[in-house]
Amino acid sequence: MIQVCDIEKSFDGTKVLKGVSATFETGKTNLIIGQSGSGKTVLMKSLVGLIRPEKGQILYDGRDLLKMSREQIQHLRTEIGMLFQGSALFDSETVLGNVEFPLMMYTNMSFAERRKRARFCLERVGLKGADAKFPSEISGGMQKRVAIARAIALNPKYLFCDEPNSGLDPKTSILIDELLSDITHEYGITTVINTHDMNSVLGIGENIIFINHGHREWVGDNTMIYTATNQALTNFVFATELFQKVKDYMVANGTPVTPHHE
Ligand SMILES: Nc1ncnc2c1ncn2[C@@H]1O[C@H](COP(=O)(O)OP(=O)(O)OP(=O)(O)O)[C@@H](O)[C@H]1O
Repeated sequence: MIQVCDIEKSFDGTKVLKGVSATFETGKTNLIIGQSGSGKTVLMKSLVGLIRPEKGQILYDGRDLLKMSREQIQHLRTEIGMLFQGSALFDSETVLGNVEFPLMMYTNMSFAERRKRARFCLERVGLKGADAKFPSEISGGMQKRVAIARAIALNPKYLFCDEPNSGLDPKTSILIDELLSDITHEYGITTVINTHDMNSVLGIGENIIFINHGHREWVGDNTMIYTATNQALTNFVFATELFQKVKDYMVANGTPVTPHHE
């Protein structure tokens, strides 16, 4: 579990995160959503230590990131997997080489052990047999799978995904969402996903954190969202006619109404 307590971050005197508190739960897909410029990326970067907030706490299972020594941060990094926008694979390395990379960097595994683990991860993401291919030889969806295999190679406790569906077609996006959701549950990972994709929000949003103008304005899951009364949230999520229709249908057909805080 990652707990963020009252964090604040400013740039050039402008407060971008204005006292954000949130809990990212273990074994769940935790989604950060919000309009462009609302502060999602700054929050995500704060979580992984790329940005240092001026105030607040970021607790990794009780360990305060902002009070960690260099060594402690280095250790924490071995517990974190990251999935960047655009996959960020090494073009000159094979698929297998890409997945082996973190194992080479952060473990003392032998060559044979690395191979075995990398092959296991590739098989887990449905890419058995693609070992020798280069990133340029495979589709965007497959590249994303390789990036997921690489992100889980070290068996992370925490997985951060920045816009995992960007550039993918809707069907492939759903498959990637399902894969992320499955590995989150299977390995009990605290997964944090920064997304604009409303299909993802409604499909895999187990713990949705809505950021609006630097405030955390709503928390809930994808069943609660249909009956949420926060106007900024509903304007954002159900902005299109299609999603408004989905909402109307779900409300008319009795979605579960569970307690939530706004
Ligand atoms: N390094 C920086 N220096 C100055 N301002 C920044 C910096 N990083 C972010 N900001 C500002 O902070 C605000 C929030 O940016 P952020 O990137 O978190 O938005 P976002 O919600 O992720 O948007 P998007 O969905 O478009 O990626 C924006 O006004 C942005 O200009």
